[in-house]
Amino acid sequence: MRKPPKSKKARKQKRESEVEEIKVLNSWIESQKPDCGSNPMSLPPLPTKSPIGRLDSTPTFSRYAGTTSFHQLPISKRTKDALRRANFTHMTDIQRASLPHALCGRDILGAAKTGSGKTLAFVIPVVEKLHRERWNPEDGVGSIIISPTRELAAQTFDVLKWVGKYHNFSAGLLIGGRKDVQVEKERVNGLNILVCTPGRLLQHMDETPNFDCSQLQVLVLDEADRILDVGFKKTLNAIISQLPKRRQTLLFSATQTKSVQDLARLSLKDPEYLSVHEKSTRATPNHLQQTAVIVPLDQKIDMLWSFIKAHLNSRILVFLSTRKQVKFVFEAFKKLRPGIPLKCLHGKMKQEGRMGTYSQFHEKPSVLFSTDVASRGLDFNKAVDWVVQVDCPEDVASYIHRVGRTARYHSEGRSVLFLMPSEQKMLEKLDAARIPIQCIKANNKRLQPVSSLLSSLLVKYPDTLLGLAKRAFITYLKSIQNHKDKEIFDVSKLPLNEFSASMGLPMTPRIRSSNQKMKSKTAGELYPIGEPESSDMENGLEIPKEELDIGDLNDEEVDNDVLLTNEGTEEGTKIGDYVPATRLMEKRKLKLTIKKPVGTRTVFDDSCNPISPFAKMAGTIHASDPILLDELKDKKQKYYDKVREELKRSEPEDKILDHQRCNEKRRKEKMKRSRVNEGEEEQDDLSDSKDEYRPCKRVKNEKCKGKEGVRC
Ligand SMILES: Nc1ncnc2c1ncn2[C@@H]1O[C@H](COP(=O)(O)OP(=O)(O)OP(=O)(O)O)[C@@H](O)[C@H]1O
Repeated sequence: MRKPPKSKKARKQKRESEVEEIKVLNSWIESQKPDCGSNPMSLPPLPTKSPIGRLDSTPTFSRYAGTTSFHQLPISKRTKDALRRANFTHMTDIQRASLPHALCGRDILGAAKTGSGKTLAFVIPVVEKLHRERWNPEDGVGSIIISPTRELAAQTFDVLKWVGKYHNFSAGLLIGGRKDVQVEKERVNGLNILVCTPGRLLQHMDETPNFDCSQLQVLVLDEADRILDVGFKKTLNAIISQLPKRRQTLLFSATQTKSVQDLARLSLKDPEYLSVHEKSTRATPNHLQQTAVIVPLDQKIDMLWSFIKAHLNSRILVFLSTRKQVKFVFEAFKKLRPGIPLKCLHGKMKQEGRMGTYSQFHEKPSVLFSTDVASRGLDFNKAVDWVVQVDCPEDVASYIHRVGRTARYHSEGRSVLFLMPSEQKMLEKLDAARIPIQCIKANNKRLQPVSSLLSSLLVKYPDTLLGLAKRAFITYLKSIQNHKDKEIFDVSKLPLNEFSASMGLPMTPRIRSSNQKMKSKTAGELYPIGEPESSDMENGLEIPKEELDIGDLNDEEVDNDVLLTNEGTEEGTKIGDYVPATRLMEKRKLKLTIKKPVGTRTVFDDSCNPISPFAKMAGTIHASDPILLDELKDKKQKYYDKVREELKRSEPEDKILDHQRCNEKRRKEKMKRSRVNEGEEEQDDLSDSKDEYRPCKRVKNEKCKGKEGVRC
């Protein structure tokens, strides 16, 4: 943040000029209000109707719609200086369309292609709003920017630091995976702008004493369609319920939601729907060259290897659908040494590792294997040359975001999509969504097979690579089975034996699924099926997958955006949970934990100690207050019913565990008894001895080594 000018007089002058500037800005905002009648700058009156307002009408523009440079915008000098310093002089389409509206305080649904500068389109209004309101660090949280992934939140925070360079606000990055949550709790109340992931924000709302968002001015949802989808539903609802209704809300994404229900949840007020590239002939960046290659499943690894070998001087981002696949391909290829640095990124990595990989990737030619955790928003300094999708994305939106990691802003980029013959319908969907993609056949002559090399690797590393390969195989099948679009993703059409052989596996893992579609012919290990695990816990909270990161739900789970939603699995579609039996038991045990419901606020006493819910009730209710006492009884009753329900559900497992525990206890007691008897016999034998210390009879005992006078 900027240092104050040295002289007192200069400081005073500066303050006065700023006050004047704010007055001008505020009067401009006033003049932009719809009820300002004959003012030529005013927008037409907004119809009062549904929560989504003028969603489908043509966007309206103020007089600033024609401006192209940031300098012409009615924004503070501090922001202009910061933008100039960061070399941002001219606005992109989405910035030109949305900034005049956003600066007026309107709610916005902004849609524009990937890499078109949506971040600045919401960061500038956030900073400007607080500047105009003369927000101070003591005023608390004024703006919240929510991003679906930690890396994206960190990237947005960097942009905020640039734009807010000369302002005096305090801002904080609140993301999961950081150990310093206690430090965060101490500081969060002094922050004006929060850039966060949904899970961490809710954690602070629930657990941080006196965390207060009641003065919130602007709420931003970056990648809004992702944050509004089922995976984050509970968390987002809990967050929204704790925010004031009177606020400005900005939603941005390359694939914007128009769902009325979604928007109603956010209580938007007559939002402007600004989709700047809706009429464009293509939905993806103009400088992006897109290709699809038809590759049978069992040739995908060979094809990927051959591709990497042919592009040793490029930065290649490779998408695979599950964490285990990412790990397997990364570990196996690393051992095969292709001649280019390899990295991997997935949700189960430690936070430092994730951030390190993310920031190192663009430094030199390298290959980054990733799950969909890297598919949205990440800029990689415009350095990605190729995006390779080894596994077909689950829908068109996912495709757009993945390929959008290259060809950002004005830079060029190329993408390749590997499609199995059974997935060719995807091409029609892409075509219908205005995505120009050229489909070519693979040139098998240039293919460099690696299956035999992989086989020998699996023999050489049976403890690591072999297990990983099996898991990769299984989680891939599971991901295919979980996809909703059964027209494209049909697990029964997959050549399982050939696929398993291509990974170097000695035999195809035998799989049993609930609909019995995935039976492989060769007998191998049998992976039993369990019910899908629906959620995982972090600090007692249900965290949406991307926040803990995708796949934190279940160790074996697919690291895929949509598959791991808490509520995303259709009822009746039983999904095989291919976990070995022993692990299944461990997971079942976890289910016994009684969850703290999402968004349950912890209450603190005067010294900031958490108070248990019953203690709180007992403290606030007087015996003379029969109605409240009834309420209390009701609440207690409900709580006990819930616990009973939970216990009932876990009864069979409990019985087995109990049985095992009893057996173990009995065995230990028996051993103890026999040892005591043995000791007594010895005591009897030795009771005649006159020495205080006696030579040990058990010469083999390590402690005494049979020495005289040493107690055994
Ligand atoms: N006005 C501008 N002038 C020059 N460069 C810009 C401008 N606005 C944004 N950029 C650059 O364009 C790149 C993409 O911007 P940004 O990450 O905001 O895109 P996006 O639309 O949010 O993409 P995605 O949909 O993938 O999240 C960034 O490197 C950013 O620095």
